[in-house]
Amino acid sequence: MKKPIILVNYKTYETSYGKRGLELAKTLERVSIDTSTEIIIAVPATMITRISQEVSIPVYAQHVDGLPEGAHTGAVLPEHIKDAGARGSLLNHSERRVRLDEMDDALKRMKKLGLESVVCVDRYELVVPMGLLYPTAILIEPPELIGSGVSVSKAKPEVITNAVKEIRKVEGVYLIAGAGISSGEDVFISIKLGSDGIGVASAVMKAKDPKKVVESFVLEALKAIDQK
Ligand SMILES: O=C[C@H](O)COP(=O)(O)O
Repeated sequence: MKKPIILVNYKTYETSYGKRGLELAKTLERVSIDTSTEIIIAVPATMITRISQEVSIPVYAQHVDGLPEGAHTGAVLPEHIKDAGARGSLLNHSERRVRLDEMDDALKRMKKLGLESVVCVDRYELVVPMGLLYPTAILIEPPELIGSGVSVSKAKPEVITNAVKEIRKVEGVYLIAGAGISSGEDVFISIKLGSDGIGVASAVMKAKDPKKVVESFVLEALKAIDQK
């Protein structure tokens, strides 16, 4: 992972799959190349292979199960996403919670497979406990702001500042902030407050011009990093 971290979670929006999902990935790859910044995309499991074969930016799954290989119908295992071409996965997103034991099992297998991991938490008090499982990054998102267009940066900046204080207790784990991020200013504030990057979904997945949106995010992120 390279700073600033711009993580776009496709979720299951109508632009998350098929030709539109692939075209969006190519657009985000273009922005990544033009601005020399890394943009990570978390895509539906069925799109991992199709997209990872077409773009050079990191493609993540949105979830993995920490279950063993065997009789677990419908599970998505770390081995599956690795084989599909994923670089990593989100874990424990507020829309897809994971039991702590399964998260620990998943993370251990992901590390063995060389997969990156972004563990989601909904409060700063969990940054250290989850950080001590040593994922690649922690993504903090107040669930009540997700999809609202009201950003954590503006509505709850203390969530970011408290999480930044906490992540400093866990060496080598990045902190990403998300929920309601919808403008370059939201990105600038988040990174100025100390996050290593942002997580975003609706502002990009529902945008008429996602290229313009993400370009503004990247430019503000780079400006914030320069001013740190
Ligand atoms: O993973 C992304 C978060 O759930 C934020 O979603 P949002 O940007 O639509 O608020």
